[in-house]
Amino acid sequence: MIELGVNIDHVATIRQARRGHEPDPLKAALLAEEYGADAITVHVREDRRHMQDDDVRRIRPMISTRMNFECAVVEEMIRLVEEVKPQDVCFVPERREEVTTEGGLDVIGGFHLIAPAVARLKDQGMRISLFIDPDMNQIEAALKCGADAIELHTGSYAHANTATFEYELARIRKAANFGAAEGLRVNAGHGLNYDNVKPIAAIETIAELNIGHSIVANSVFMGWEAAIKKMKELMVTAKLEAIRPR
Ligand SMILES: CC(=O)[C@@H](O)[C@H](O)COP(=O)(O)O
Ligand SMILES: NCC(=O)COP(=O)(O)O
Repeated sequence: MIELGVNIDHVATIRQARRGHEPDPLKAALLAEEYGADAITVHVREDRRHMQDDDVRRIRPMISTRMNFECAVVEEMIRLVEEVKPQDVCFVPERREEVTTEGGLDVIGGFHLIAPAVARLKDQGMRISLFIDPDMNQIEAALKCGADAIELHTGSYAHANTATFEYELARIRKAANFGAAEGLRVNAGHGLNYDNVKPIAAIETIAELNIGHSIVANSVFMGWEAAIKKMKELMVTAKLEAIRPR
């Protein structure tokens, strides 16, 4: 079918607005699992603007699905990953000044750093994904790095207008099909919401979507349970419609 990784970063963003204790990302993670999340995605940024080291330390032993730990390819983060031991790790690019993750990882340019980091964590039993743009050359580099999975950055698709929508969707479909044919697990995410998720979820070779900001934003008005269930239902419906024999 298709899996939903609920990204809880922005639960922590609200908590960090007052540097207090609520809302607690651990509570968000446990409830997200109850409401249909297949994984809990967390991004510990180098500037610690939302998730904190102690959040991931507390969440990892308590959840019953799996933790998808997003981080930059830097020694400090790799050590935290080694301590926390998430099931999945997704290496992402990071710029301190960015509002959010602007593009995919340059696996070709950063090969000398990324390949050893992938091997180091794979040796410890973790499944390693690389967050990349839907670009064939980057997928080939991800394969050479030994990655188990790729996560296709859907930001350009999410920001597409009526003139560019089909082009951006086709790029993701082509990249997903290529990655899957080469034996990679293909995930996708960034900027997905109730209006744009179905065409991505309908791509048969995509195994998992990681979605955060829109779910957290909608939960303000409809509640955490309804916000997660609505996203999961849209994804599953889209996948079933895509695989139903015609
Ligand atoms: C890598 C990625 O796309 C997500 O982690 C997303 O960036 C959420 O975190 P930020 O909103 O801090 O970028
Ligand atoms: N990797 C993408 C992710 O985890 C969530 O991105 P967003 O839904 O918060 O834009």
